[in-house]
Order: sequence, then C-alpha cells, then structure tokens
Amino acid sequence: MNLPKDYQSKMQEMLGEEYLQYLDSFHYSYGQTLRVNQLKMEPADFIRRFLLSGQVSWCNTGFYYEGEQKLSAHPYYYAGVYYLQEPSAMAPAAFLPVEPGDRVLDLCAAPGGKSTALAAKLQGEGILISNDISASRCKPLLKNMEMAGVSNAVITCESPEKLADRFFGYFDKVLVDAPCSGEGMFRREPSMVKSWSLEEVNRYAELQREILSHAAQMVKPGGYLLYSTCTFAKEEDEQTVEYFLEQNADFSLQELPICDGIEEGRPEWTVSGREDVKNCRRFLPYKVRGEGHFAALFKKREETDCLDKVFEKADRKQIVKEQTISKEKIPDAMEDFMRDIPEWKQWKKRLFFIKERAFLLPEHCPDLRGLRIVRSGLYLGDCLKKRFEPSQALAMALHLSGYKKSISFPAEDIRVEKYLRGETVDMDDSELSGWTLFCVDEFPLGWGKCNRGRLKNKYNPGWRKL
Ligand SMILES: C[S@@+](CC[C@H](N)C(=O)[O-])C[C@H]1O[C@@H](n2cnc3c(N)ncnc32)[C@H](O)[C@@H]1O
Repeated sequence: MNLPKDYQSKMQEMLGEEYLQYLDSFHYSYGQTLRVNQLKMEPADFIRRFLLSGQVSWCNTGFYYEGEQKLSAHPYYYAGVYYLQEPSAMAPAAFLPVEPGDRVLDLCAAPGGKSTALAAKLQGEGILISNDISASRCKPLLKNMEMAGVSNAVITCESPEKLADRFFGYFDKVLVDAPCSGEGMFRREPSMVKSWSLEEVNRYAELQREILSHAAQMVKPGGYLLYSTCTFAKEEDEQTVEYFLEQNADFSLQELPICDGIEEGRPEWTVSGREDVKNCRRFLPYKVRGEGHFAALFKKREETDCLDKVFEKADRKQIVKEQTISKEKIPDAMEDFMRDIPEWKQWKKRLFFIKERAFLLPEHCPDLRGLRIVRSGLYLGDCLKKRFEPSQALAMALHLSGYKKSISFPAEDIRVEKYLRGETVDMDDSELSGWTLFCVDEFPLGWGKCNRGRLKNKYNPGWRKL
C-alpha cells in the first residue's frame, strides 16, 4: 500500500508507537460481514441458517460470516434479508437511539447502509427522510431501500440548507454520516488513497461543519444528532465536534457505548483540550474487527433559554404542514388487485398519485412540495388502462402472508435462481393464475403472472442476477 508521505507523517504523529500496528492491519481481514434486516427476519433465526463466526459487538444485528458462499449471490441477499456492511459502519445507526414512531432524518444517506438500518429500527412506524445531495448516488439509495422492504421513507435529493429551511425543529433523530477524507477505508478501498491530501482534509472539515450547522436546526428540543465519519483525521473528527459544540450551546455530547477495542475520543486532538470529547468513539482497525470510523452523539436541550430562538422556532415550525393525500377515485383494477392485501383498507387513507403512479405515503407525511423528491413513501404500482401493474417495491415490502396469492420455494430450488435471472418458471400447481408473489423460504423476491402451470417473470429487469 502506497500511502502519501504527508498522511504517513500525520498518522505517525497521532498514533505514536501504535503506528506500526496500524500499518500491520493492512495485512489482515475479517471476511464477509452483514447486518440482518429486522424488517424481514430476526437475528436469532438467521443464526440458525448461516455459518457465522461471531456477532459484531456494537450492533446486535451485525455478524461475521464464516461460510464459503458469496453472500452477494445468495437469494436472501436479493430478498433483502441482509445488507452487506462493514462492521464499524454499523455503529452510527446502532448508536442513534431510534424508536418506532420517530421522525428520523438521514442527511447524507447514499447508498443507504445506515438508512436501511434506521428503517429497520423504526419497524414501519414513524417516518424516515433519507437525503443525499448527489442525484447519481440517490439511485443505489433508492434500490437498497426498496430491496430492504422499507415502506415509510421519503427519499430526497436536496441541500442540507434547503431541508433546514423546511424542517426546522422537526426531527426526533438526525444522522449526519458525513462526506469525509475516507482514511478509515484505505484498507478496503485502496483507490481512495489517491484523492487524499492535507487540503482535502481541511476542505472536508469545513463542509462537515456547514452540514452539521444545518442538521442542528432540524433537531427538535430534546432530540438527538449523531455525527459520524470514516476517517481518522482529528480535523474532521474531534475538532469538528469541538467546533460544533462551540457554535451550538444548546447541544451536549452524550456518552456512547464502549466495548471490544473501541476507543474514546481524544481531548488532546482538539484545539482547546476539552474533556467531553471522550464521549465520542473511535474505531481503529488494529483494535476492532472493522475499519476506521468515528462517532459522536449530541443531544439538544429540552428548552432553549434564548427567547429569540424560541420565537423564531415557533414561527418556523408552523411551516411544516402535512402532505395532502390524493382525492381522486381509485381505479377499479387497482382496487381489485389491492383487495388481496390485508392492510389495503388502512392504506387507502394515505394514497398519493403522480400521474398513473400510485404511492403509499408514510403516516403524517410532511408537505413535500418544492423539494427534489426521489421517492415519496412506498411505490405501489402503475394504474394503466384497465389494469394495475404492481411494483417491485411493493413485493419487497410485503410478507408471504401479505398477499393472498403467494408461492414459496426453498433457497436451493433451481427455480429461485431461474426467477432471479428473469426466466419463466414452471410451477407445481397448475391452478394458480394471475399475479403471484414469488418468494424464497417465504421472503418475497418479486412478482410473476401465472398461467397454466407457468410463471411469467415480472422481476425488475434492472435487478436481475447476471
Ligand atoms: C459517507 S457517505 C454516506 C454513506 C451512507 N450514510 C451509507 O451508510 O451508505 C457521504 C454522503 O454524503 C453525500 N454528501 C456530500 N456532500 C453533501 C452535502 N452537502 N449534503 C448532503 N449530502 C452530501 C455524498 O454524496 C455521500 O453519499
């Protein structure tokens, strides 16, 4: 590994005698790792089906995999049963105390590693706004959220500034998994080394401070803000935290869990030497089974004592209205299809149409007009002339029992592989007809249309296994 000279000197100065251990860590790995998606399966059930070498100690749904299979090729991966994630990257979502029913914002969300974890913690209750400023990165974000079966998220492609204007004091929990110089990923993605420079570190530190200042405005009194990076740079870690606390007296640092090699933040790496940064957590790859990461949890004071701010907040809070739902008549073909979904009656109260496309909004969805929206809630399908085409996203958000006509095959059945490749599949039951939910071990993979013992494949062509 060719590390830049400036980087080497900086790390040597920061790590002292431990620098050699850090260099050594480039020679070992811990294999494939995954996080079980609790929207689909409980970790206890997963453990019984896969050969695992241990649990990620800071994330109760994270595991080290010991078996031979390529996890990205297994049908459960396509069913969204797990998400492949580096262990240290599991910490931010695990550390943010999200409860079902919360309003949650993931401000720098793409490609969705943390958003899918936050959605699982919400268990379908409340709302998750997953945002990323990059339109191209919002595409994999959307796919990952759909694959995970998330039904209560809105995906936006906005600047933090614009969101802060709209959502002042709105969120219970906010995650800022910030763009950073990525030093903690050099082992896994050596290509990242090329773009590293001291100037870049400083540029990122500035950007992080700006993003955090907007994020802070969106946290409600008593709410939480989690800041994380995948870099070791003190300018982007302790010093960004220090700067934030100096600028935002209504926030304080909360102590994060410490276990299995995780380290405290370092007061000596701040400018002022402030002790409370010990509450932050550092993940060093020669001390934990994971990559380099940093996390800090802030809590906003319940009531701010600055009267100006109280008035300003009261004024601006009224702006967050609820999205009005569509009033148009539901087409008969859609009614006919949706009747086979037990929740349909409740869903009707939250329908939203954009031309022929039908969406299910999260409960109490805020007004989204004027924002760049990638996805508003769960995309249900298309109301075409006299027919309804259900979406891939709908299939992924259902359970086997969530649709009357479902068919399930074991993971080893060759028909599962055929289905994922987009082929027509022979059925055992020639009586089945029409739209059918195709599942692997009871986990939906997508739709098909049955006719005389054959299933015409309706799997999203862009998701096919190659
Ligand atoms: C570390 S990555 C996020 C990874 C993501 N949280 C995950 O777990 O999959 C940082 C993201 O911040 C986005 N970003 C960069 N500048 C931003 C800004 N000003 N506002 C919002 N997002 C930004 C980048 O496009 C990038 O996707």
